[in-house]
Amino acid sequence: MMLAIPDVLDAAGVARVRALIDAADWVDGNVTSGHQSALAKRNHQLPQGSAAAQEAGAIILDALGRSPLFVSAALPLKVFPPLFNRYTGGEAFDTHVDNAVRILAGSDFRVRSDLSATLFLAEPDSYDGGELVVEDHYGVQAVKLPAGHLLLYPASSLHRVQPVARGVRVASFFWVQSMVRDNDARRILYDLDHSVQALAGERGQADPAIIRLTGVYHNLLRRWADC
Ligand SMILES: O=C(O)CCC(=O)C(=O)O
Ligand SMILES: [Fe+2]
Repeated sequence: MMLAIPDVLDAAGVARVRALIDAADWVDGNVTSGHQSALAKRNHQLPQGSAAAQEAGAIILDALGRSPLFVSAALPLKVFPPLFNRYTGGEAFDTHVDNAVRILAGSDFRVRSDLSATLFLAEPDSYDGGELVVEDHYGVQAVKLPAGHLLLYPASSLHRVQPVARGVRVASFFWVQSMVRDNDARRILYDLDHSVQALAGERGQADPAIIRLTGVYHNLLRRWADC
């Protein structure tokens, strides 16, 4: 499932993150690449574990936890500490697939990448190009979102970032291991949750049918979740 989640960070949150990361030292993006994607990647990143990345990453993790849409769509079990990238002067990231398992250097923390995420941190009109192009079963989609918005997409999909011809594209990116590994099952739960919440808005949470449907949601989650 591919989903744009608006306003994960508000304008003040984007400004706080940008102030932290803009002042830090950036390095060649290939520090975190697998063998195949190293050939495809031309960008810059904050070093993983740098003070700026950790501080800005904590702001993002906190915001994700407060986003009902993110929680409902991703059903997160583990989130890889957010990384930060920047593309300018024609830099791009050609078609690649993300590594299935990400291991945090110097620790035993590992995340199976069920979902990939990009949190846009620059306004779309401040740069040309830089679309995130994702290929899934339903075709190819090119996405460029306002600062503070997040794109969640299956980590199994082929994707690329178009060359940035003007300005600077700044983003945070990370991977999510979901409690529900199967994309289709996760999609069913998301649709059900969404529909039940909409109905509950009309009928109230105490409506007997809403209570039973909420039970159905949790019983499916109990069936499918690995925690
Ligand atoms: O910059 C992005 O939006 C995506 C980055 C990416 O695909 C990656 O680092 O694997
Ligand atoms: Fe990627």
